[in-house]
Amino acid sequence: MKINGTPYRSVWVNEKDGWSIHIFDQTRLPFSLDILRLTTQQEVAHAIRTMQVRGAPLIGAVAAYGLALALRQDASDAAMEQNATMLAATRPTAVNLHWAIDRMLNSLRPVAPADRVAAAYAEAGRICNEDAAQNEAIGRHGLELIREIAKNRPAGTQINLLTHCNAGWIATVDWGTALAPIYMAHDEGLNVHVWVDETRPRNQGAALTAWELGSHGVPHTVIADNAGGHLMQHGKVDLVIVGTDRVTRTGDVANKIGTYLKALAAQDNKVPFWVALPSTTIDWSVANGVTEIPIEERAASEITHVAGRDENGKQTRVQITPDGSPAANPAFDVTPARLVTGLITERGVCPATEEGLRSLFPEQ
Ligand SMILES: CSC[C@H]1O[C@H](OP(=O)(O)O)[C@H](O)[C@@H]1O
Repeated sequence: MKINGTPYRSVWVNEKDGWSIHIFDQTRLPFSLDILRLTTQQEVAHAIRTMQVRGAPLIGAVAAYGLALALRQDASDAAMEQNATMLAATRPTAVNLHWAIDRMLNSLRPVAPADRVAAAYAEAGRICNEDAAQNEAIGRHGLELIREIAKNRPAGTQINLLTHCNAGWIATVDWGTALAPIYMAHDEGLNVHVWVDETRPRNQGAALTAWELGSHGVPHTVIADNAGGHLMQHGKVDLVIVGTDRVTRTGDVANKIGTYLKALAAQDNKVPFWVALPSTTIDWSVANGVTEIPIEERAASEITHVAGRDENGKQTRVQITPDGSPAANPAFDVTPARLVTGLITERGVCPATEEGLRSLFPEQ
């Protein structure tokens, strides 16, 4: 996507040296656009753990380059396996991370150590190109859902969408998943407006989705996470569309904490609840998301403190809870398939069922 007219992806090889990796420091957005240069697998792991880089498909792509950086230091079998394991362990819920590392290992194991660095950069580059293409296709398929709503309305009527967390281009290599259809609808002139869940505790919606949509000129309104049900109850939401970190073969959806509650409100108010994902987010080995998907527990400090910019324009963090109050911070929840209207993938849309997914991915 473009920032001030300049096209960007969310990860790229530094053109000056041909090997270090550039990402945006997402903990500095929306107030500062800082590009981080990563030169070691340790720096990549730190960036993923601290969420300087985040978003299921993107952490997979960045971890793939992290393995390429590791191979520059030591391309032996033992080091490659050890570094792959370390990178895969940086965050537990997004299956794309594990998929990307497995794909890199499967492509590199047969390669002679002396040739592994070049092969790793090539494979990581393919992962990035495929993600961008998949998300663009998700955009085209999701656009049809928005067009369908518009077709049944007087021309120009505002179409109100709600999204949770950030599943935009900055959460992927490019285009995004949940936001891709919205960008395409806006660009073709449909009158779309987005209710943006702030998405406590890290506020990916308030800080990242609002920044993305504002940068692209998409009308949006930031809301408290707890406001979504009220807006649906009052007919102000036509469609909920979110991203995901892992979808089971039966259609259960792991996504940012709070998604499940949004799905419950959507069902109660008969609002379509769609989930956008590339096939790299499907975990075919898992049937029951609630019992089998590992939910990341993050630091209590993400609950007790909030990041922002003070009145002097300085980025800071402030404490919002009493000293000594314990805090719990599950970072994801699982929405059962029965609450999901459908899945939007790069091969089209389908019901949130095993039959639906296998109709699109019969090779699995
Ligand atoms: C396109 S995947 C976006 C997905 O990832 C986010 O998690 P995090 O910000 O913790 O990396 C969130 O669950 C989004 O829906």
